[in-house]
Amino acid sequence: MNDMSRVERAVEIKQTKMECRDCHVYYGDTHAIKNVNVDIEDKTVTAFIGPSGCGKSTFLRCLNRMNDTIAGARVEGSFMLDGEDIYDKRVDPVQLRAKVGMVFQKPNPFPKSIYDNVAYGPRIHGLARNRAEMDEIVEKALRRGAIWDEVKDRLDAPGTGLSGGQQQRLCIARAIATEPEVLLMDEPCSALDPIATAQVEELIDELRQNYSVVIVTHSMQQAARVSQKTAFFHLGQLVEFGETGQIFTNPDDPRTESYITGRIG
Ligand SMILES: Nc1ncnc2c1ncn2[C@@H]1O[C@H](COP(=O)(O)OP(=O)(O)OP(=O)(O)O)[C@@H](O)[C@H]1O
Repeated sequence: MNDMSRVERAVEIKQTKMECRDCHVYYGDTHAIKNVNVDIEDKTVTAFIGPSGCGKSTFLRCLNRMNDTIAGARVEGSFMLDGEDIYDKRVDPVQLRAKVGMVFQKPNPFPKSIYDNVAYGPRIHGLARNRAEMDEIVEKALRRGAIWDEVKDRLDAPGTGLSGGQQQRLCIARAIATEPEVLLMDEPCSALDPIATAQVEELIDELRQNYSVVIVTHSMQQAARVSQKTAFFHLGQLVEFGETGQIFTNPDDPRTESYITGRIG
């Protein structure tokens, strides 16, 4: 192997960002996640796919402790972010959610100006010392959210006045304003039209350069388009996890094959 190919191979190896082991989730008597083990790589888009009710959203919510907010939900197992246990008693869930941000199915801008939507998190976490620094943070997040050009002349207008696709990109900008390391997206395009979906998918591909992105999607085409890794869930179990290309062309498990060929789900 020459030096160049050694360098190229080294570049291909991604670091593990989150390591999840022996994970179980219960809602009362419902055992929603059953012994899931998965590594989420840095600077990679990981898609969670599977039939309705298989546990995709439940498992996604484990990654930033959003299940803590659901009465009756119980999470077991080990969830490490850069080697640190996110369920440790000393971890403040609010701080954790700044590091592991989330974008929801329906765009949910706050009833505030476009500027204040993005400045909200940085203000809470004291990331700016003055207005000039906050302006910089807001502009950078809106640029990374691929919406700056559309809103730069109306930062004081309400975020709720934007189109659905713009609102979702604003919510992505809001999530990345606190400089998260991981971005969780729960069906982020399900309320968007095809054009807005294409814009958000393009944005997800760009975000991968800086963040680890985990996306729940019902659309296998979307998973194939945006992700490098795919996890197939079925009845609360992680049936198969691997390179997206392999999962869609040559899955190991017959249940994965049935799902991607449309026979279950
Ligand atoms: N808040 C809750 N209380 C009780 N049970 C719940 C709750 N949320 C989810 N469940 C149950 O947990 C299981 C997994 O649900 P989850 O929403 O994680 O699946 P999903 O794969 O994301 O589904 P969908 O694709 O339909 O959104 C289902 O049986 C569901 O009914």
